[in-house]
Formats: sequence, structure tokens, C-alpha cells
Amino acid sequence: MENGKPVASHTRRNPGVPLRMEWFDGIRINTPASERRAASLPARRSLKKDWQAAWLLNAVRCIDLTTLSGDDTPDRVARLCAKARAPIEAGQLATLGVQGLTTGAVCVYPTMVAAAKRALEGSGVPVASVATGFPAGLMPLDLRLAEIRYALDQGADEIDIVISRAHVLQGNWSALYDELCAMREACGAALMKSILATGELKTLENVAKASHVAMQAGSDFIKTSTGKEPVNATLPVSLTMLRTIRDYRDQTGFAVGFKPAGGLRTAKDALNWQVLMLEELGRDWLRPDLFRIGASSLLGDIERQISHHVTGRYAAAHRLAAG
Ligand SMILES: O=C[C@H](O)COP(=O)(O)O
Repeated sequence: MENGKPVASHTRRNPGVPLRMEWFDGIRINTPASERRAASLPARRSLKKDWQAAWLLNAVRCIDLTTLSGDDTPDRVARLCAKARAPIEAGQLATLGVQGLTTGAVCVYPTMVAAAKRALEGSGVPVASVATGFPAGLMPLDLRLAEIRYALDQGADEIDIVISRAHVLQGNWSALYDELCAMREACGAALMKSILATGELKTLENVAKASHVAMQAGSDFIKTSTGKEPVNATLPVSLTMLRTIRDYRDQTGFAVGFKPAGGLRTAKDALNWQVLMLEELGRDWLRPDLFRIGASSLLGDIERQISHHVTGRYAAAHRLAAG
């Protein structure tokens, strides 16, 4: 902590700590209570209408605008990057008194990093690359580390790694910690976001324990999902992860970022996740160095809602580029 404020991960990387299983050994999560709390969010705390446009713009600056498809091409990535540079129509932004808005990052496969870097030159928008055998992670560790190095060589600023789910499912926390430390080292100066693939971890206890290990090994962000699991980001899982981030901050003074990803498609999702962040971690976490939303198709609905706010009517879908 510095002056009672969380230490931002863009100014100081999470140094991690030696593996401390006692921080999570006895952890118990009341799953029905977490589900009730998550279910009550949208109904209980609706953001004031006048403020919704501002919250939606904040969501935009926190989006990791993503394409992770087998048919990605450099042209598609270049179009996505153009969108990341100017996600909201300039006239509407001017009406809202905002300028220079970009998304938080663009997120692509390693072989698309060079195209993204070219397209984003001079914009200040970082390029995040998935790596380590995304999405399943079922590759030998040396190849997974080599993939991180390849992505960095191509110019990636941030690396979204995937963990070995088997280590979690077998309760092999030291193996998980060692794997993550090796990845963290391979990332060098690049931010490391650790994807836990929570939809495959079976229990919220496992989600909490994996979150602790990921932070102890030096992850700068913990991320819910690849977008490829049968169940991706959910509010109860996010609640569990946010509480571990709070515990880690209390134990170490270090603020780790959070990235919900997978299945977030509506402006309402963007608002709900921000309310959850606000209530669990406070306003200081609602900025791109501590909060990202991983999404391939969220921007379109946000554009629609902002356009409605500014013009009083919904634009036809074909006028809004897909997000
Ligand atoms: O990291 C981001 C996810 O892959 C995006 O998932 P999505 O396509 O469901 O938005």
C-alpha cells in the first residue's frame, strides 16, 4: 500500500511471494450465498441512468478487444485494431465531452501479434497475446514457455497464459506455482494475465485456491476464462476471485488486476461487472491497469447504447461495426 491506495500493477509488477498454502488451505466458500449475492446484483444496484453512458465509456477503455478464431487473418486483425483506436464514433464522444478514447488492449493469437503491432503503431494501445498452448494448455512446459518468448519477439506487450487445470484438479499447488513462476520469468517485462479456465475447475474452492497460487507466483492479472470453455465468466466465480484479490492485497499490499472474459456480450454485462468490482474492490480498481474485460462481441451493444443515449434513438445494427 502507498498512502492507503492499492499499488497499481502498471507502475509496479506483482513481485509475488513464496508459495504460502496456509493463505488458502482452509478456505471454504458458501456457494449458494455467492450465487444469491451475484443474482441480487443487477436488481439491487442499478446505476443511475445519467451515469450509465459514463460507465459504458469506462467499460470501453477497459476492454481487451479480442479475436481468437481459427480463421483470423492479418486483415481481420487490422480491422479490429482500427476499432480499438476509435471504438466510439467521434461526434458522439464529443457530445459526451470525451476525446482520445481507445480500448484497453487488443488480444490475439501469437501469429497475429505482428499485424496488430503494425496496425496499432503510435496509438498507445497495447497488444496482448495468448500463449502457453491456449486454450487447453496441454503441451510440454518448454514449448509453452517458447510460445511466450515467440509472442514477445513479435512485439506483444502483455501475455495471457493458461494454467494446467490438472494441477488444480489434483490439488498439486506446488506444481501449479512452479509452472506459473516459470511463465512469469519468461514474460520478462510484459504483463502476465493468468487464465484460470474456471469453468473447468469444478468448485469455487478450487477457483479461490488457484487464484491465490496465481497471485503468489506473480501474476499481474487473474482472468476467468479463455472464452472456449463450456462455462466462461460468471458473476459467482468473479465474486470469488475478487475476494481473493482483496485477501492478497491485505496480505501483501499489492493490487492484482481482474479480467472477466468469455461470454460478455451486452452493455448490461459491462455494467454488472463494474458494479461488482465497485462493491468488492472499490473505485480505484475500475481502470485499465487493474480491470479488463476480455470480449470479442461486447463493443457492438455498448456502441448501440451510447448512440441511444446521445441521439435518443437506436442506430440500425448495420451502422455499427461489430465489436
Ligand atoms: O479473452 C477473451 C475471450 O476469448 C473472449 O471471449 P468471447 O469471444 O466470448 O467474448
